[in-house]
Amino acid sequence: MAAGVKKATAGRGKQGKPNTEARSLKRKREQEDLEKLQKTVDELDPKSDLKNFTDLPLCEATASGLRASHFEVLTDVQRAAIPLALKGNDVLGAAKTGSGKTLAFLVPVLEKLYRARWTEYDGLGALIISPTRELAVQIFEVLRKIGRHHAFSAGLVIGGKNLKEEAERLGRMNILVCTPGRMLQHLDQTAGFDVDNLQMLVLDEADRIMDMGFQSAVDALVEHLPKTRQTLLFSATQSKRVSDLARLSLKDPEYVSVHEKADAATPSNLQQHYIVTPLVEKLDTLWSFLRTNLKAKIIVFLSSGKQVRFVFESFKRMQPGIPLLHLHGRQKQVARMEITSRFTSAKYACLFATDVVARGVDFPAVDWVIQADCPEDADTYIHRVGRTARYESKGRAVLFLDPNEEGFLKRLEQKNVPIQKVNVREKKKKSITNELQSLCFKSADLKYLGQKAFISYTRSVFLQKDKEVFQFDKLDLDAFAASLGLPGTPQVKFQKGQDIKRLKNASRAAMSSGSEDESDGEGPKPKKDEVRTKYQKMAERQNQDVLSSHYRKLVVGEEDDEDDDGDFLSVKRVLDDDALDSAAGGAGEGAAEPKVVTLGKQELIIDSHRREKLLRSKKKLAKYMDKGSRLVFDDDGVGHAIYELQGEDDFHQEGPAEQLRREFVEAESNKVREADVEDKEAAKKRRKEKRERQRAREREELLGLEVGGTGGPQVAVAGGAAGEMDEDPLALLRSLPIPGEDGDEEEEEERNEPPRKRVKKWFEDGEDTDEEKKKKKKGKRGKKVIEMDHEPDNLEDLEALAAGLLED
Ligand SMILES: Nc1ncnc2c1ncn2[C@@H]1O[C@H](COP(=O)(O)OP(=O)(O)OP(=O)(O)O)[C@@H](O)[C@H]1O
Repeated sequence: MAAGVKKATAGRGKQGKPNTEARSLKRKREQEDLEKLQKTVDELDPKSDLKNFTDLPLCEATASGLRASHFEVLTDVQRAAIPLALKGNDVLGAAKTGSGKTLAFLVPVLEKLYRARWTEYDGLGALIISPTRELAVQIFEVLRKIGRHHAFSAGLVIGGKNLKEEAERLGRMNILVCTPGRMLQHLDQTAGFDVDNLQMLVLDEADRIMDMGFQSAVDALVEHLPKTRQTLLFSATQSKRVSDLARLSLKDPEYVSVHEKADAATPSNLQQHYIVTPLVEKLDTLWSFLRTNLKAKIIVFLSSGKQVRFVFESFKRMQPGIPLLHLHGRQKQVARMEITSRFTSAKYACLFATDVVARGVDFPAVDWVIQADCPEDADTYIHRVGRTARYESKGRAVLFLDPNEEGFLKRLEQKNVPIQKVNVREKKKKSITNELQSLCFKSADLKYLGQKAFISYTRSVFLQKDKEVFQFDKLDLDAFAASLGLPGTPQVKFQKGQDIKRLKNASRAAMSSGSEDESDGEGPKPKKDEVRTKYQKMAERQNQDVLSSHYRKLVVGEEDDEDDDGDFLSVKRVLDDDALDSAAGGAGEGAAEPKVVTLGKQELIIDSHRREKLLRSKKKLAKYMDKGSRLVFDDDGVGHAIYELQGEDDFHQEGPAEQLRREFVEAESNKVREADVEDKEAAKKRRKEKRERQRAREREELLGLEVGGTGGPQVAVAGGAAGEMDEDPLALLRSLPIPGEDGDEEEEEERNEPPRKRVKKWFEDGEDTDEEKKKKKKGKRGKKVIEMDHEPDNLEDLEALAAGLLED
C-alpha cells in the first residue's frame, strides 16, 4: 500500500511545480475509468463463468497487486463470492478450509474503497474482524500483499501492544484488521475515533465470532457501527442462524456455499484417519508416531494449554529427533508471533497447539494434523484438519480416539466427513510410561505440569456438552495419571458449575483485556486492584503449583454456583501432599513440606518462605498469639492472676475491710521500697563496672597509639608496628565493641546514655594553621561552624556555645 506516495507526486511539472493541467487531465481520466469500472460492475452477472482474476471488473491497483502476489486463477469461493460482493450485496460465504476465502473478502474491500475514492481524510472505511490474533496478523499480511498498489492506510488492532500508541494511529486508518475485544476497547475508550463512515464490515470465521465467547463484544461493537454498510461473513462451517443475521442487521444476504453439494465437508486432497488408542496409551502412540515421522511438518492438537505444556516439556526432554514447538493462548504475544513464524518457515517440526491455531491459520506445507485429544465437536475437527491440505496441496490427518469416544465418528458422519480407521503397528509402538515416571520423579516442575495436565484433561472431558462422546465416568483415572508418569492420582470431584464453552470463554468475558483468543479454558485473570485471598494468589502463581486451578475453582466456584447449566470439577482434598509441596516452594524442586503451626488459638500454615521467615521473628509472630494475661507465682510455684477475686464471706472473716486495705497497701509499699533499694544497689554496681570498663578501654586506646608512633592513623598500627609486638595485629580493634554485637542489657543501657566526652585523637588535633582554618570555613560554604574541644555539658559550656553562635 505504498503506492499512495507515487500517486501524490504524479502530475508535477519538471521544476516540481504542480502542473495543474496535467493534474486535471489525470483526474478526468481517473473519473472516466471509475465510471467505466462501476458500469462493468453493475452489468456483471454474478453467475457468469469466470475463471481468472482478470475476468473480474477490478481496478488496476488491485489487479496488479494480485498479479504481483501470483494469484491468477479464481478458486470456487472467490468465483462465487467476489462478484456478489463487488455488486454491494451482503454475503454469507461458506467454503472448505484452505479454499481461498481470505481473498474472497479482501478483494471486495479494496474495490469498494477504491470506487468510493476513499482517502485518508475519510477515516475508517472497512473493518475486518478475526477471532484470533494469529489469524488477524495473517489477514493483514495478505492485505498488504495484494493492496500494495493502493494508497489506503491499513492497521492491525489485536492487543498485546500499547493501547495508547495504537489509539494514536487509529484515526489515520482506512482499513483495520482486528480482534473483537481490542477493537471494542478502542471504540469505547479512544477519543476521536470515528467509525461513522464505515462502508464494509467483514467477519472471518464468522460462526466463531458470533459464538457466545464473543457475543457481548461483537454486539457492543456492532452498536458503534453505522447500519448502512455492507457486511461479509465467511467460514468453513458457516451457520445461517437467523438470530445471527439479525444481530448483524444483514440485508437480503446472498448465501454462497460452493461446497454444499460436495462429497465431503473437508478438502478432497486430505486423507483422514482415526486410531483407536486407549487414553492411557495415548502418549505412547503419539511418541511412537513422532519417532517414525521425523522428516515431516506436524501439528498436534491438544485440548488445553496445560496439556500442550506438559506434552511439549516431557517430549522435549526425551528428544524425539524432530524440532518441537508449542503454542497456546497464555503465551505472550511476542512468543506467539515468534513460534508462528518459526513453524511457518520450518521444513520439519512438530507444533503442539491448542485450538488457538485451529481456525484460518495458513501454515505452509503441513504434512500431518494429529488430534491427540478429541475435539469438542465436528466443526472444530473440520477446522483443525484444515491446517493441512490447503489450496491444492495434499495432507493427512489422524484422530486419536479412546474406545469410549468412538461415538464421535457418528458426529463426523453427520457432517459429511470421510474418515477411515487405521491400526497402529504394535511392533513400532513404544511405551514411554517409565521414562515419563522417571522424568516426573527427577523434576518437580514436570510433575506439576503433569498434574495440571491431568486435571485440565479430566475436567474438560467432564465439562463437554456431548455426553455420548465424552464419558467422564468411563475414564480410568489412576491408569491415566500413571500414563503421564505421575506418582499418584490427583483427586477431583464434581461441583455444580458452567459448561465448557462458558469456561473456555471465561477470559473473554472481560473483553477489554484484549486477549480474546484464549483457548485454554483457564479462566479469567483477576483485575489489578482486586483484593485476593491467599488461595487465590496461590492459584494465580504461574509457576506450576499443581492445584492452582483447583484453588481457583474453590474460590471462583462459589460465585459460579448460581449458574446451573452444568457441572464442573474441583479438588476433594483442599491440601494434599503435592499441593502443599508446591504451595510451600512455589514449584521448585526440593520445596519444603508445609507445616501447620498452632499459635495460641490460631493455626498457621507455613506454606512459603515468607511464612517460614515469620516463624523466626518473635515480633511478627506476636500478632498471631493470644494477648495473654499476667500471672503472679506464689511460693509453691502456682500461678495466679494478678487480681483474683476472693469470696465475699472469706473476705469478711479476715477482718474489717478498711483495716485489710491499709494492711495490704502497707505490705505492698514495703515490697516496693525493698525492691527499690535492691534496684538502686544493682544500678550503682552496673554504673561502677561500666566506668571501669570505659577507663580500661581508654587506657588501651592510648597504649595502642603510642605503639603506632606518629606514622599515620590508627589503622597503620594493624599493618606496621604491631607485628613487632608479636601480637595479633587486629587485637586492638577486636577489643573495641562493635555496634550491634554483644548487645547485653547493660551495654544497651550504655548506648542509651548521653555521649561521654570524647578524648581527641592525635590526628584530630584542632591546631590547624590559620590557612587551614580558612579553608575549612570556605569548604563549608559560609556555614558557621563552632569548634569546641568537648561537648557542652554545663551551663557555662552552653553559654560559650551560644556566644559563639552570635559572633560574626
Ligand atoms: N486464487 C488463488 N490462487 C492460488 N492460491 C490461492 C488462491 N486463493 C488462495 N490461495 C492460497 O490458498 C491458501 C488458503 O487460502 P485461505 O487462507 O484464504 O483459505 P481459507 O479458505 O480462508 O481457509 P480457512 O477456512 O482455513 O480459513 C493460502 O495459502 C492462499 O495463498
